[in-house]
Amino acid sequence: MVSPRVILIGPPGAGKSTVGAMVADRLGLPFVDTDALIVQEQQRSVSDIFVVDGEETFRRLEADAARRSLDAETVLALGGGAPIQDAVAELLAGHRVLFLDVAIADASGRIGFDQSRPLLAVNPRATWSRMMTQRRPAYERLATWVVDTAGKDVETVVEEVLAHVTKVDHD
Ligand SMILES: Nc1ncnc2c1ncn2[C@@H]1O[C@H](COP(=O)(O)OP(=O)(O)O)[C@@H](O)[C@H]1O
Ligand SMILES: O=C(O)C1=C[C@@H](OP(=O)(O)O)[C@@H](O)[C@H](O)C1
Ligand SMILES: [Mg+2]
Repeated sequence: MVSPRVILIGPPGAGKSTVGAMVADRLGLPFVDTDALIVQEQQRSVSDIFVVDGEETFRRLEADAARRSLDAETVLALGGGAPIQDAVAELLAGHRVLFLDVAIADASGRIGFDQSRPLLAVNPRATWSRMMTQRRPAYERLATWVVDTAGKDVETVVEEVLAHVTKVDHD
């Protein structure tokens, strides 16, 4: 069965979109990011969907985007909340799922204060930390591998992900 070479999960600021694109490039595979897919198909931003239609609508679009992205050989990055939905979590069974871990000390510098992540628009650090406490058990349960990104630059994380993917390719 054809499936993504690796699926990246983790909280906002873990580096899923950035690292995923670079890993895909190095592997010569297409990169798919569920957020980017939604933005492209809906012709509006994630924030716009949250504000105008609400989170429930975004989650439905996200689950649908994830479902349609699982039967192609790509590198796939999910939005941070996607695997927290039971419907998406169930889809991940049997796939290579890599949890990019990060703590607030590193994440806060990465997520900044722009409005591109609607869930973090108010009190971003406190909100991120609360969300991560709730979500961590799901990320850990779903992951077949974890890469801790704390204190590592993007290139180092990319190399670690590539090393893992190459290893499991040969196992
Ligand atoms: N290991 C890292 N070190 C420093 N900055 C990073 C790292 N990983 C990602 N970033 C930066 O953090 C920001 C958020 O990364 P992004 O890939 O959008 O994360 P995610 O998709 O997990 O929310 C981007 O500006 C990115 O360049
Ligand atoms: O954690 C979340 O619930 C979300 C994370 C975002 O993606 P990133 O994790 O790529 O920032 C994006 O899907 C949306 O803003 C909701
Ligand atoms: Mg992202």
